[in-house]
Amino acid sequence: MKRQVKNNVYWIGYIDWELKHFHGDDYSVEHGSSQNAYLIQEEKTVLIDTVWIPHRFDFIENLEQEIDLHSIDYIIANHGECDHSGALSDLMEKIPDTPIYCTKNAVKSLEGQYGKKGWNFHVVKTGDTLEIGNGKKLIFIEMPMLHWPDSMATYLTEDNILFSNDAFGQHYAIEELFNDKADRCVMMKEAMKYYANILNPYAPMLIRKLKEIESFHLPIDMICPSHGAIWRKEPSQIIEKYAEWANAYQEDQVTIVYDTMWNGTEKIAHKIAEEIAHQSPNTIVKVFNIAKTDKNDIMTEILKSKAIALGSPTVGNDILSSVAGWLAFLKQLKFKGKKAGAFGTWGWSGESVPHLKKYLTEAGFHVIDEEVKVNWTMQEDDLAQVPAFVGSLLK
Ligand SMILES: Cc1cc2nc3c(=O)[nH]c(=O)nc-3n(C[C@H](O)[C@H](O)[C@H](O)COP(=O)(O)O)c2cc1C
Repeated sequence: MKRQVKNNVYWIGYIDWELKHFHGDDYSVEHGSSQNAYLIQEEKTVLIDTVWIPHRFDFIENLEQEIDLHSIDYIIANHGECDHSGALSDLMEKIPDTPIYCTKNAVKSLEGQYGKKGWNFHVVKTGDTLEIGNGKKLIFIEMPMLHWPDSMATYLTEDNILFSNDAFGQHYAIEELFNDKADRCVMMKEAMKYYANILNPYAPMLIRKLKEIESFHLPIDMICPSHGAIWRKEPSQIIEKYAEWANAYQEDQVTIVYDTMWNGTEKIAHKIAEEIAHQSPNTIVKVFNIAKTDKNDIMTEILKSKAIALGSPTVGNDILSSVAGWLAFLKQLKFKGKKAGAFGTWGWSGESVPHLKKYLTEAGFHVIDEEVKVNWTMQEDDLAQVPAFVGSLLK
């Protein structure tokens, strides 16, 4: 069933309470999610986005209960990814001539996924408009790399709604739809997790885009993202948060991340945590074993951190593969302005700490010279390395 968002704008998506993983298994979902599509019924009828492929038949059935599909004048595809375009193929079989408004790159991503089916694409650029009657129009805003080259947002005049697609979204199931009805803690945690894990690599583009949108002087009364809660109350709050997060965000937090085989590296991790609490009692310290903690949740903590300490034992003249995999993800996320230090154990050759330093430097961290390097397991003598290591991390 469609649900009113504002005046003649309706939500017509899918709320997925059971979703546990997204992007395959690459993004963990703790509080469900939704795929938000929107229907605008002015003199013209407009459909903005659809839903993920598994829900396409439910979506089309719902839509048919609300409107005659042939009454859809325009389809807006803000983003080609299959969680928003998943119902397009089946929908277009029923209404093959309906114009689809999207970016040039979305034509490529849609045809790349669904094949060249001769859909009636209308390519739009930033500033292009589409009259929809009753004195209202849509204004298109390209959002390249937020988070695909094909992404765009659509603004509805008079109602002053920004349909932002993935930007400002959260994987968060909320039956009541709106942010003023949400569990604020969960919603903001999920918004930050989405930003840290999906959008942070594109922070410079995001900062430029936020400034550009500001320069348009469009009043924004509501932001309707494609996942999670609609920002009805004070929508500027999430724009302000994005501006903060994208500007090398940090809190007074140090995050310690490690993996271990026989607990030697774990002992070092906890000694470092104790020393941080001793040297800087107000600093928040969090300790995570990579093998036991969700990687997306750790990355949200990394976004909040001013410094990180990363530990691994030496294995096969290198680091544990779990730590190597985690580092590959860390590098992708392109965090800025954060310090890092390396620690670890060794038996006979001891490469883990120098290798960790090299990998952390490649991931864009300011790596401190000090280290905590322990042969086999921590002895009384080894403790002497910890204060200087922590002092340098906190400096
Ligand atoms: C499979 C395996 C491979 C290892 N390879 C190396 C190595 O190449 N060089 C080295 O110095 N130590 C090596 N070690 C020794 C570990 O670094 C050492 O046992 C260390 O104390 C383990 O730390 P942990 O207690 O944090 O797991 C290896 C140990 C294991 C079990």
